[in-house]
Amino acid sequence: MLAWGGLVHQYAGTAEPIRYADFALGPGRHLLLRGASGSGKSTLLALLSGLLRVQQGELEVAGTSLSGLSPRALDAWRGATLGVVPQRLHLSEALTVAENLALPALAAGQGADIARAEELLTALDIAELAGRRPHQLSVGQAQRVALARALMRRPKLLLADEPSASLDDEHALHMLALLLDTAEREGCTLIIASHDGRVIEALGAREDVAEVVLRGKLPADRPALPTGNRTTFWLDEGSR
Ligand SMILES: Nc1ncnc2c1ncn2[C@@H]1O[C@H](COP(=O)(O)OP(=O)(O)OP(=O)(O)O)[C@@H](O)[C@H]1O
Repeated sequence: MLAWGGLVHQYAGTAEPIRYADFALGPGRHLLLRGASGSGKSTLLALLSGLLRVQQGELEVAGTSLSGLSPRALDAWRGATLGVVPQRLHLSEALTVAENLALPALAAGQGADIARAEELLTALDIAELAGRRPHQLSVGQAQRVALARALMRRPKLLLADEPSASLDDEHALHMLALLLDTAEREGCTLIIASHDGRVIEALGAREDVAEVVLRGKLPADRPALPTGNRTTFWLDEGSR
């Protein structure tokens, strides 16, 4: 479902590349991606989403090798394969909930799938909110809408970036459970990027969640360290 090898990314104007130790996620498993600020989480998420092109190494996501795809092919692949719940939800204030859900299809040049929107709003228990605008929603309701929007095109991968940020304990754990339940029901692989201790603790108890920890400040000669279903990765900072 998800694997990379020899993956290296270097931003223009920087002295050293970011190197990711090899990794493969088995079928039926989800992934928690965590690491200190600057350790390369956002870069990895952007690579996995096809927002950054692979410069070096192999990256396979949902059966597709992203390494050789053109920007246009990456755009098409992303829309058909990936659902994203961003940290800032980016719901359009000018549109109702139902209209927000229609956006992914419209952006892909397709008609709005009203039946799919109704199905998701019902499954996420927010059917009565279809006519509201985002500012008329609670934080938790807005997150459900963003989750529904991410699922509109039946993605194979669901990516949630810091889903518990700005939520209290009860809502944070509820959101996590909702993401896991929804991923199971929809049959998609969940990738959560988080440095929230509540999320790390809750997911650490689950056998079906693998964990990648990016650590930017450790020596370069430390290899990947598999510990059960945990895998710790270090960025290669040998010459920094
Ligand atoms: N556009 C860019 N140009 C140059 N360097 C960048 C760029 N984006 C990120 N970097 C650098 O690449 C490294 C990894 O950054 P990245 O944003 O992936 O880390 P992160 O783990 O997501 O951090 P945070 O948790 O603070 O968002 C950092 O050293 C950062 O300064």
